[in-house]
Amino acid sequence: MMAAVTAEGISKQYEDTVALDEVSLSITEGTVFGLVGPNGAGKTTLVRAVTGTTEPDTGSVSVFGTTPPDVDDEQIGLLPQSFTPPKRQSARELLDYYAGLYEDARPVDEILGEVGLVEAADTRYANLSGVQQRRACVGITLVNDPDLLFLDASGTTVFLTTHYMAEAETLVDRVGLLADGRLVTTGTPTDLVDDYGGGTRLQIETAGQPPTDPEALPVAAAATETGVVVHDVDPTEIGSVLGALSDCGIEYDALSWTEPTLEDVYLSLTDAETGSKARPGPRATAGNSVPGSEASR
Ligand SMILES: Nc1ncnc2c1ncn2[C@@H]1O[C@H](COP(=O)(O)OP(=O)(O)OP(=O)(O)O)[C@@H](O)[C@H]1O
Repeated sequence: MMAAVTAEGISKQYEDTVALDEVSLSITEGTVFGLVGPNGAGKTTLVRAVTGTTEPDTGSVSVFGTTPPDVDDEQIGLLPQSFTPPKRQSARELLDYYAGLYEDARPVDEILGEVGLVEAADTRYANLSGVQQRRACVGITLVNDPDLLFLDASGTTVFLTTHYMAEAETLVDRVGLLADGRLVTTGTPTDLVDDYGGGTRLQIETAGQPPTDPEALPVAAAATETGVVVHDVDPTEIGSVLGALSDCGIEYDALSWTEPTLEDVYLSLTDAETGSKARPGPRATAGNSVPGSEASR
């Protein structure tokens, strides 16, 4: 399959700030690529470089084999983070307006159906719910039937930027982790979690004072502020771990068992490779946005 986007060694500096540091990536046509990194990691700068609204200092970008400023507008859809359409217009009027900007736009009714706004088509944007407003915005990006969409769609290559790790983990085929302008790694979320996520964690809050010398315990435990954490415990072994701790006089108040996530991957790779303590953004919460709406600007 052809690459929709190829970047080779792109760097961008603003005075003393290195926004992008030798970023190389390739996004296969028809896939969903998630770019994840905390605020200031360089996501917007990378999207701007790929969409041709900023020129990298070094390196090259190709979108469908063409240098970004020369890519046909009809091939790209972009939903900026800060985009707010006129609030007095209905979803249908908005789509009609944007469709009118293209010679070969898609039928508006078809798009209203795809984004689930058939019943609310004639409601003013201001009176739509938050989710419906984001759907209307996504609909606007679809009017020109783009081949590369900077957000979210099906049958199209999607470049989604987000600081929500959980969102990336569930939505994308491949993810790139960006920290301090460096693309730390790319891969499928599953492979990355397998390779770098570390094992499972059994987090135990002790009823009394946490043990002062966890290394002396009969299980491989590390101290936390409120107790101990034991890595690589199979769910079937939790009882025996608790039993061994109890034999040493350590009773638990609360416990949680978790599997590694993309967030663990991010922390382990950014700590290991850049020494950065950059933390990923908060996990996805129910808000007024569609999944993946932390869009590129
Ligand atoms: N026009 C500019 N002038 C100076 N510095 C800039 C400019 N644009 C970006 N930067 C800096 O470059 C770095 C990367 O910024 P960028 O906006 O690409 O990050 P981001 O990952 O998109 O962050 P956010 O999630 O907050 O949007 C930051 O340190 C930012 O302050």
